[in-house]
Amino acid sequence: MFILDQHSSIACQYLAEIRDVETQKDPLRFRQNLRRLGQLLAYEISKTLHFESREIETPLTKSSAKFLKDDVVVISILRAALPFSQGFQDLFDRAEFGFIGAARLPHAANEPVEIGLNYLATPNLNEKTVIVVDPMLATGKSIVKSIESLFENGKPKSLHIATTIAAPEGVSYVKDNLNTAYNLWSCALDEKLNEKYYIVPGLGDAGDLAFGQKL
Ligand SMILES: O=P(O)(O)OC[C@H]1O[C@H](OP(=O)(O)OP(=O)(O)O)[C@H](O)[C@@H]1O
Ligand SMILES: O=c1cc[nH]c(=O)[nH]1
Ligand SMILES: [Mg+2]
Repeated sequence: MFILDQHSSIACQYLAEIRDVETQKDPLRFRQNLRRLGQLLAYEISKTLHFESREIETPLTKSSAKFLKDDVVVISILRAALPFSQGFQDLFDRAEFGFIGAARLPHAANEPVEIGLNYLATPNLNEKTVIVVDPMLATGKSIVKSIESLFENGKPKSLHIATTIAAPEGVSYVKDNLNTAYNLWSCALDEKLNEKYYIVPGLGDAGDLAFGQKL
């Protein structure tokens, strides 16, 4: 598992701002910080991808230059993923994109979380480099159920899971329940889940903070 916030960098400040209740009052900054964290994580993931050399012509001479060889598909888990995945769209500007609607169904504290899937739009995933993006990895159930549903649409060459904040419980759940090889990337690894399965210290509800409370 790769964690972005292990060394001091500007990522620390973006993370601090999305967590802080005062800064959270500015939803534009909240979305912008998620987008910037998405850009930084996309850059880290790009270092593991494959590149090929091609000849280009500068105004001065012919030269050899490297281009991304892998066919990247970025999958966003609606709705909270949208600002974070914008950062992936910024960097992987020639990628294909897919979307899954997944939401935790209403549940009482300490009762198990169930996930409802209600929308799926994806390109063919066969032999693609698939990056599944969701800012919060809490119980891990949304990501596992989404990926199981996605993989009915093809067998990717490789799978990356990218989150902003992960809980140890979610990391373990993915490890125990996802029946395929993957790389997990997160901006931060937090302490635990609370009785409502929110990440602590976390940031609260990412979807509500970005877009307003759901009915
Ligand atoms: O790891 P889990 O326990 O499954 O929780 C994480 C999920 O919860 C949030 O979505 P939410 O259900 O709040 O929907 P939203 O994006 O519409 O806010 C978040 O964006 C993840 O998809
Ligand atoms: O802490 C959490 C857990 C799930 N979804 C969120 O938005 N935040
Ligand atoms: Mg939400």
